[in-house]
Amino acid sequence: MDRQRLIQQIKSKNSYLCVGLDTDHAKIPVHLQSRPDAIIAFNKAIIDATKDHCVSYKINTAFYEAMGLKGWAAMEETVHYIPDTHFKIADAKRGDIGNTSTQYAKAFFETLPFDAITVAPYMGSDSVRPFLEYADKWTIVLGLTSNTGAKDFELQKTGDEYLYEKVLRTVAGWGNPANLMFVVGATQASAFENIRRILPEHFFLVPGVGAQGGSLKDISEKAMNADCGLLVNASRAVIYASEKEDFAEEAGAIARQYQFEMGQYL
Ligand SMILES: O=C(O)c1cc(=O)[nH]c(=O)n1[C@@H]1O[C@H](COP(=O)(O)O)[C@@H](O)[C@H]1O
Repeated sequence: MDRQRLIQQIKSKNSYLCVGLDTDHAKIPVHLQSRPDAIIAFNKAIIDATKDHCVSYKINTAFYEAMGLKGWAAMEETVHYIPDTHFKIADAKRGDIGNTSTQYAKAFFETLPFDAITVAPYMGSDSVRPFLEYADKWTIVLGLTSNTGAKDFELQKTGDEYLYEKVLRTVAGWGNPANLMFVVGATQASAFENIRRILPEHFFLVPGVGAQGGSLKDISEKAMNADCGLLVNASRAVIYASEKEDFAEEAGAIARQYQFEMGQYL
């Protein structure tokens, strides 16, 4: 999906919500757990209930890889089930020497139909470039993450700037605002304005609202640009809104609430 189409989806839906499919067998409703197709049945119900309120889905591959072959199969079925109107993110946090990154890019962009993949920048330009070579696909590089460990490296000074600032400025030169996004954690409110100043045009993938306590209001008021420039992810707050038979209905209701609030900021 190209940038214009993504922006158009956001405008037509009045939403920049990305629903995170961090599907954990132990957390899905008990009545589904014994089914052999438990994960895919859960995901399909969540997608059906939330698709009118969001523009994107993020599949966190860890939750599927943890289940072995059947988890990978469920991931594959899930990504094919997501409507083409929605921006599909593989949250895989890959990045390795060039020829290995080329295989990761092939896995998620050719073998699987994802629009975007999350990538760690630590190994440098040759580890990121293979992802950027795909037309109409996106590389989402970790910028300032939502976790407390962000202070161990990202928030350390290197010269007169923070390491995350160096990452944003340097990586921005490897691609452009039509094929590169950055992860900015919703819990990092004090840095939003600075990050938007450094990168006025890029989209940010913003995880950390809901379960991690980040504020949708803060990120929206401080980091939105003329094209919106934000995809705000919520995983647990949406998909585990209820642990009963009404789980999909409740997930839809939470997604609708996010969409309503987002409509006020757009
Ligand atoms: O890359 C990510 O998506 C990510 C980066 C980050 O800094 N923090 C973060 O929470 N995430 C992911 O975003 C999702 C957040 O999930 P919830 O806290 O349940 O909404 C998880 O899939 C995390 O792996």
